Amino acid sequence: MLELDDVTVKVGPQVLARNLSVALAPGEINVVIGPNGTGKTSLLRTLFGELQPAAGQIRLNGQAMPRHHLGPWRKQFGYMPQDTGLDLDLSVLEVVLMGKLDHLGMHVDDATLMEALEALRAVGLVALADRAVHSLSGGQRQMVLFAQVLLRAPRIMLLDEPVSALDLKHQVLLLDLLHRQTRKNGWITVVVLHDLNLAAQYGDRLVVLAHGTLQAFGTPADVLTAELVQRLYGVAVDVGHDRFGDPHIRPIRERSLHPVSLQQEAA
Ligand SMILES: Nc1ncnc2c1ncn2[C@@H]1O[C@H](COP(=O)(O)OP(=O)(O)OP(=O)(O)O)[C@@H](O)[C@H]1O
Repeated sequence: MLELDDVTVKVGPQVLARNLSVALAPGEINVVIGPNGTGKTSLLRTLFGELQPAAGQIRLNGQAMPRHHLGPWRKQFGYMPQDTGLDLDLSVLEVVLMGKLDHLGMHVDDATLMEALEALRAVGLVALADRAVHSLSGGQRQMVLFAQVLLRAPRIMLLDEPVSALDLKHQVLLLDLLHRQTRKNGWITVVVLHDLNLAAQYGDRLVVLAHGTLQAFGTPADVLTAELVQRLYGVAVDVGHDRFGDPHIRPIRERSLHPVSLQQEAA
């Protein structure tokens, strides 16, 4: 279990997270949702040890996160941050291999090379292995970074908006793969998504944040009510259910009278 126990995170006077307490189980996908600027990235950075809790504790299987010498703690994580430009003068394969940087010496052994190519095959990019990464599209770069964290074979997977640049096919490919590997390897997976319908489909649990505080934690069916979405985002929605019983969110859009008045003017 990855546990946050009354965790508060501050940078200077700014409180990024306040009194967070949740326990995240292996083999499950936890989707973090909430409005912009509400502390989702800060939560991931805190779990990775990039931000230190000002109060409270983080524990993995009962072991507290150390305050210093975070190398061994971080080795257990695969972290795919938001918006890494990848303007690097490296090949796609080299970027994927960076996932194993802390294990590699001057020489890359054949087994690691095969694993890296397998990760690229899994995301459908093996044909681009030798291409310069800066020459890829935004979506392709996102898939390369996903292949990089797959290669790390972590115990805990942190992904910050991993599908923000992906088309529908690649969103499903990445999230299906994440789901399969989370189940198979018993990963504790924490993923930030803005799309509430993807969150409902792929989340075993939702971690709902607003203003750095936990608003709800539970299954999509329990958490995703019209009332919560309205309160969180200030948007009225209809909540239905898809064929598998997962909640389906549909915003009630503004119905403009504009085209009618244009017709009237034209008449
Ligand atoms: N290093 C920092 N120093 C000061 N304030 C910060 C720092 N990092 C984040 N913040 C502030 O903390 C708040 C939460 O930021 P965070 O990036 O965690 O939000 P988010 O929920 O991931 O947002 P988004 O959905 O827009 O990506 C924001 O108001 C942000 O400006």
